[in-house]
Amino acid sequence: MDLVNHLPDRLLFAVPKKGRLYEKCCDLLNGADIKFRRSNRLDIALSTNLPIALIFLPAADIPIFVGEGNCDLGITGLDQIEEALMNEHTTDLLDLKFGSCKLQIQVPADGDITSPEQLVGKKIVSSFTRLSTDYFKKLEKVSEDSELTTHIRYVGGSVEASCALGVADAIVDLVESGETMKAAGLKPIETVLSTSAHLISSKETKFPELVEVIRQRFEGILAAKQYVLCNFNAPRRLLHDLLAITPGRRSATVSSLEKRNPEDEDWVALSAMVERNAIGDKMDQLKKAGATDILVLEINNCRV
Ligand SMILES: Nc1ncnc2c1ncn2[C@@H]1O[C@H](COP(=O)(O)OP(=O)(O)OP(=O)(O)O)[C@@H](O)[C@H]1O
Ligand SMILES: O=P(O)(O)OC[C@H]1O[C@H](OP(=O)(O)OP(=O)(O)O)[C@H](O)[C@@H]1O
Ligand SMILES: [Mg+2]
Repeated sequence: MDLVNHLPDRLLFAVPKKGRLYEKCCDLLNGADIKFRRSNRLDIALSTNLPIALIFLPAADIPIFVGEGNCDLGITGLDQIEEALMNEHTTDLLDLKFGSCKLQIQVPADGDITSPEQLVGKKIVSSFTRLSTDYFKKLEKVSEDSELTTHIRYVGGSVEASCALGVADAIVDLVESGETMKAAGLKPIETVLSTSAHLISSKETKFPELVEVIRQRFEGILAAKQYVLCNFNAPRRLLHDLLAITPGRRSATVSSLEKRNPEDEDWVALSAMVERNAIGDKMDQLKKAGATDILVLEINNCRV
């Protein structure tokens, strides 16, 4: 069935069908209020509130479908986008900041190989044969023995077993916690790529406005996670110093506080978005500079 012709009025949004990115993608769709019901393992789900059809696909196939214009939008790892050689055919809309890991060259921890140069001419196993080939082609060019060819072989999963099986001298695979690598008796000697999940779009999409709405919704969810809202009161004369501590994302909101008595000093209330990981320091600095009634509030969602 040709989905582009069958669902002409719907934006086709490719989402990983399972695996490491699946749950986080569902959370993101949920947070962006893209409602859908996926019946028992069905690979297409129509959104019930937006003209979107979600297409559940293997993460590795998503850059190809989006790059060739069969889907309008997709979420997958940067590693898959680069491996599929599709970054020229897709627009990278947003780093979604989950699914973070590194594509690393790994060798037996107890062996004598300590640098990638020693692997030129040897056997490498990976699910990322294109990225591995590109990497070793560059090394071969500068290698002392320019006749040497590195042998790169594809396996679809459980790549770490290849060294123990004697199939490979090294592997190129993803590492997050490092547990799988350690359990297989391997150690990293080089990072080929640092990756995370990205939102990509087709350059030929018929729905550029809806693509932008979805991008903005996702961006809002990421900002809501990254920031908290900091509210506090202070005498107006301290405003300049306090704004230097919490300038806000664009600018802080400043409002006047009602005076109880006409002779009271002018007071203001400030409200500013502050990076979540800096909030402890910022509260200390505000307190020291004379702010009071400092409140920190969670942001559930936002458009920035
Ligand atoms: N351990 C990990 N930690 C974080 N992100 C990861 C990890 N492994 C993979 N990813 C990211 O998720 C993407 C999809 O990997 P995933 O393992 O879900 O797919 P797969 O290997 O094709 O499927 P499966 O492992 O279910 O057979 C990767 O391309 C990478 O961007
Ligand atoms: O550093 P860690 O936290 O241990 O994660 C790394 C592992 O995660 C992925 O495997 P996955 O579980 O997807 O299995 P697969 O090899 O079959 O794809 C990746 O291929 C590594 O094997
Ligand atoms: Mg995997």
